[in-house]
Amino acid sequence: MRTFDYIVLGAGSGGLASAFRAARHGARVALLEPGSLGGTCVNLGCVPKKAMWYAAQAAEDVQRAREFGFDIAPGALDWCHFVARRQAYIERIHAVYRDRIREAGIELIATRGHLRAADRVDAQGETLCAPHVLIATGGRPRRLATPGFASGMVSDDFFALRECPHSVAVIGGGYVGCELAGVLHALGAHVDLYARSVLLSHFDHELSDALADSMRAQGIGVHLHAGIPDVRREGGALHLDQIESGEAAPYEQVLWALGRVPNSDDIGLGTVPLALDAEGHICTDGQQNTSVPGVYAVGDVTGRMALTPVAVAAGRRLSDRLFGADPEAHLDYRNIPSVVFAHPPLGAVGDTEQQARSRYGDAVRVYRSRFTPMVSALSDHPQRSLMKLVCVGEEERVVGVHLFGPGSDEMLQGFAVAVKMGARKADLDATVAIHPTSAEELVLLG
Ligand SMILES: Cc1cc2nc3c(=O)[nH]c(=O)nc-3n(C[C@H](O)[C@H](O)[C@H](O)COP(=O)(O)OP(=O)(O)OC[C@H]3O[C@@H](n4cnc5c(N)ncnc54)[C@H](O)[C@@H]3O)c2cc1C
Ligand SMILES: NC(=O)c1ccc[n+]([C@@H]2O[C@H](COP(=O)([O-])OP(=O)(O)OC[C@H]3O[C@@H](n4cnc5c(N)ncnc54)[C@H](O)[C@@H]3O)[C@@H](O)[C@H]2O)c1
Repeated sequence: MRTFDYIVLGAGSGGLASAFRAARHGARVALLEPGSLGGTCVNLGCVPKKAMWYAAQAAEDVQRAREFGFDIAPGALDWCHFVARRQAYIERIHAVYRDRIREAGIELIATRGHLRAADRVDAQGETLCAPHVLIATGGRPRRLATPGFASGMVSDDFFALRECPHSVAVIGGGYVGCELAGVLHALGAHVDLYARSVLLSHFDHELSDALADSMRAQGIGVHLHAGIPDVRREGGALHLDQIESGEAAPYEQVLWALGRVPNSDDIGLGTVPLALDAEGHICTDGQQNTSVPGVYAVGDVTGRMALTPVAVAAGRRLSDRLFGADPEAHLDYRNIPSVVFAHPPLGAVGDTEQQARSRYGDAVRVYRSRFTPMVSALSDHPQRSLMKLVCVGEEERVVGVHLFGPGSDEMLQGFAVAVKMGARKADLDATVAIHPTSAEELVLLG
C-alpha cells in the first residue's frame, strides 16, 4: 500500500488544478486518470469546440470579405486538414501537462480509481491511502433509450467527424446544441435545431429570443417546444418520427445535445456511500466537502455550474484550504460569467431580468440597446446585437450584464469584474466610451 497526502480521481480541469496547487503547497499527490490528460475540456469540450468555432468564424469572414469586394472564390473547409491542426494543438497541451506533472513531483497513475474507504482508493489492484481524497471525475453526454438513439451522435462523436455532414438535426437547445448548430451551419451543413422549450432556457429570455431570430435569419431551422423524436434509418438517411421535421429532413446525421450525466456510477460508491442528488451528482457544501469527511468533490460531477473555470477555481481553493493554511478558502459561486460560443456569441453574468424581477420586484430597472454593429452593417445581411444591464435599487447596482452579438465573448470578462466589485450604473456612465466599438453601448445606455 502506498501512502500520499492527497489522492485525486480525474485529471480534467478540476483534478489537475487541485493537484498542481496541492503539490505547490508541498503535498504528496497521486493523480489517477484512465483517459487523456485535460479531461473533457481539452479533449472533447472547450478546446476542440473553440477550434471548430474559429474555423466557422473564418468561413463567415471569407463570405464577408467577398461582400466587401475581395476577389476570393468560395471554398469548403478541408475538415481533415483542420482536425489535424486541432489535434496537434491538443497534443501540445498534453505535453505541457505531462511536463508540469513531472516537475511538480505528482505521481500520475494511468488508471481508473475506485473508493474502498474514505481514505483508500483502489487503482487497478493497488491500494493507495491518503487522508484527503478528491473526486473530480466529470461527466459524459446524456444518452437516452429511445428508438434509434444510437443512429445519432453525441458531442464526443462530433469531434471524431472527418467531413462536414450535408444535413444535421441537432436535438437540444442548450450550450452544446446552440454552439454546434452554429458551427455546422457556418461550415456548410443544412441544420435544423429542435429544443424542448426555448433556446438556452437559463439565460435572459430576450437574449435567447434574439439568438433564435438570428439563427433563423442565417438559415438554421429553429423548432422550439419540440419533443424527443424516435430516429429511423431508411436508405442511408435518418428520419425523425413523431415531430414535424424541418426543411433539411431526412438528415445525414442527428446530433443529440441533451445535457450530461455525472461520472459517479463507477467510482466505488457501493463501499463509500456519498450523498448524491436525484441526477447522480455528488452533493457538496460550500467548501466542496461531500457527506463523508475527508472526501471532496469539484467540477461537473457535483453539478454546480459545469464550466472549466469553475472546476479549476473550486479545485485550487480546496487545495489552498487543505494544504495552504487558508482555512477560509472556498469558491464563491455567485456572479460567474459564461459565454455561449454561438454565431454570434452570447454572454451573461449575474441575474437575468426574470430572476431580478422575481427577487427584487419593482426595484429593478433594465437598460437595453439593440443596434447593428458596424462590421455587420457593412455586410449584405446585417444582424442586430442586444445588450442589457439589469440594475437594482435607487443606487442602480448592476446585478446582471447580458450581451449578444459579435465580440460579446471577449467583452464580458471586464464587465464581470465590475459586477463582482458591486458597480453601479453611474460607474459605467462615468466611464468614457471607446469608439467605434460595440462595447461602448454599455457605457452609453440612456
Ligand atoms: C462540447 C463541450 C464544450 C464545452 N465548452 C466549454 C467552454 O467553452 N467553456 C467552459 O468553461 N466549459 C465548457 N465545457 C464544460 C467543461 O468541459 C467542463 O465543465 C469541464 O471539463 C469539467 O471539468 P471536470 O474536471 O469536472 O471534469 P472533466 O474535465 O470531465 O474531467 C474528468 C476526468 O476524470 C476522469 N475519470 C472519470 N472517472 C474516473 C475514475 N473513476 N478515476 C479516475 N479518473 C476518472 C475522466 O477520464 C476525465 O478525464 C464544455 C463541455 C462540452 C461537453
Ligand atoms: N461555452 C461554454 O461554456 C459551454 C459549452 C458547452 C457546454 N458547457 C457546459 O456543459 C454543460 C452541458 O452542456 P449541454 O448543452 O450538454 O447541456 P445543457 O444543460 O446546456 O442543455 C441540455 C439541453 O437538453 C435539453 N434536454 C435535456 N434532457 C432532455 C430530454 N430528456 N428531452 C428533451 N430535451 C432534453 C435541455 O432542455 C437543454 O436544452 C452546460 O450546462 C455547460 O455548463 C459550457
